[in-house]
Amino acid sequence: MSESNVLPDEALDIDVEPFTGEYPIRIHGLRNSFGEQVVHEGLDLEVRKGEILGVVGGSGTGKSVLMRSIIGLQIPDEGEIEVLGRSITGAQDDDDIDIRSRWGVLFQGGALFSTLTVGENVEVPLKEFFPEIRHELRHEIARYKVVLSGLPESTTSKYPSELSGGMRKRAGIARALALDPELLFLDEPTAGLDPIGAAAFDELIVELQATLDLTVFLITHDLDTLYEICDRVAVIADRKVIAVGTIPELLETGHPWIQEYFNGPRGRAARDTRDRLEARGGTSALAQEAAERRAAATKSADNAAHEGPDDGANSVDSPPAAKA
Ligand SMILES: Nc1ncnc2c1ncn2[C@@H]1O[C@H](COP(=O)(O)OP(=O)(O)OP(=O)(O)O)[C@@H](O)[C@H]1O
Repeated sequence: MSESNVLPDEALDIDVEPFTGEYPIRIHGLRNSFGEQVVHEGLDLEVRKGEILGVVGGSGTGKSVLMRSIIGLQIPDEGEIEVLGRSITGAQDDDDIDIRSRWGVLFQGGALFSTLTVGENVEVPLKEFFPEIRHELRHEIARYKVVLSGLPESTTSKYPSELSGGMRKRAGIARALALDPELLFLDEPTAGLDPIGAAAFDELIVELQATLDLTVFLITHDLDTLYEICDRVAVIADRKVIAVGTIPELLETGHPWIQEYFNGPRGRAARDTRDRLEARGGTSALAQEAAERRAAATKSADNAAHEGPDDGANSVDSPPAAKA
C-alpha cells in the first residue's frame, strides 16, 4: 500500500464507544407482512459479536426482509430488534449518534451510483454522516477503503460501468466500509461472480472480518461460502429461524430442508473440499480448490441450463443448488 493510503489515526475520530456486549444484533418476536402475506412470525435471532453468520433459506423466505428490518428499512408489525445495544424498533430520528453510521451494507446489486466514480460513491456516506471532514481527507479515506477492498488505487476514479461484476462488488464493500463500521451486512455477495472471483471474495470477507473486528451478517445460497467462511448458519423456514449453529449442529436437527440443503450432492461436495483442504491447511489453497470445483459446477450448470451468468445485479439461486 502506498504512503498516501495511510490515514491519520484521528481520521474518523467519532465519539462512539464500540459495542462490547456479546450480541450486537438481537431480534425477538419479529413479525413482518405485506398485505395478506406473512413473511415472518415470531422470529428470534441473536448474532454473536465477531462472528460471520450465514443466513440461508429457500427463495422468498424473507432473508432480505430480515436484513432490511435490522437496518431499519422495513418497519415490522411486531417484535423487538436491538442493534449494538440500541433499539431499532424504538429508534428516534433525532438520536444523537446515528446508529446507521455503525454498520455497512452491501446490497444484492451493489447499488452504486452510476453517475459517480467509485471514490465518490465511497464518499457518499462520509459526506452524509461527517460533513465537517475536509474534502482532501475524504478523498484520502475513499482511496484507502478502495485499496482495503482489494481494488487497485486507480479504480477510485473509475465509474461503475467501467468495472467487472467482481470489481463492482468490491467497490460496494469499499463503500460499506467507509465509516469504519462494527457490523457488515452482505446480501448474496458472491452471486453472479465467476468461481475464482467468488472464492477470492470469500477470502476478502474473512480478512476484513479479522482485521477490522467485524460482525458479519451474510445472506447467501452459496454452499462453498457457508462451509468455508461462516462460523454459524441461521436457517429461515416456516416464517422463523428454525435453527442456528455450526453446520454439524444444524445437521443434528434432522430438519428435512436442512438435510436436503447440506447433504445434497452439492452440499457434500462443498463439505468434502473443505475437509480435504483443512487437513492440508492454508486458506489460499482452500480457496483455489473450491474455485476449481465451483468452475466445474458452473460449467455443468451452464451446459444444463444454456444460460449465461448475469452481471450480478439481481442474481438469485434456488437452494439447495450451490451458486453457479
Ligand atoms: N416491498 C415489498 N412489498 C411486497 N412484498 C415484498 C416486499 N419485499 C419483499 N416482499 C415479499 O416478501 C417475501 C420475502 O422476500 P425476500 O426478498 O426477503 O426473500 P429472500 O428470502 O431474500 O429471497 P431470495 O433468496 O429469492 O432473495 C417475498 O415473497 C417477497 O415477494
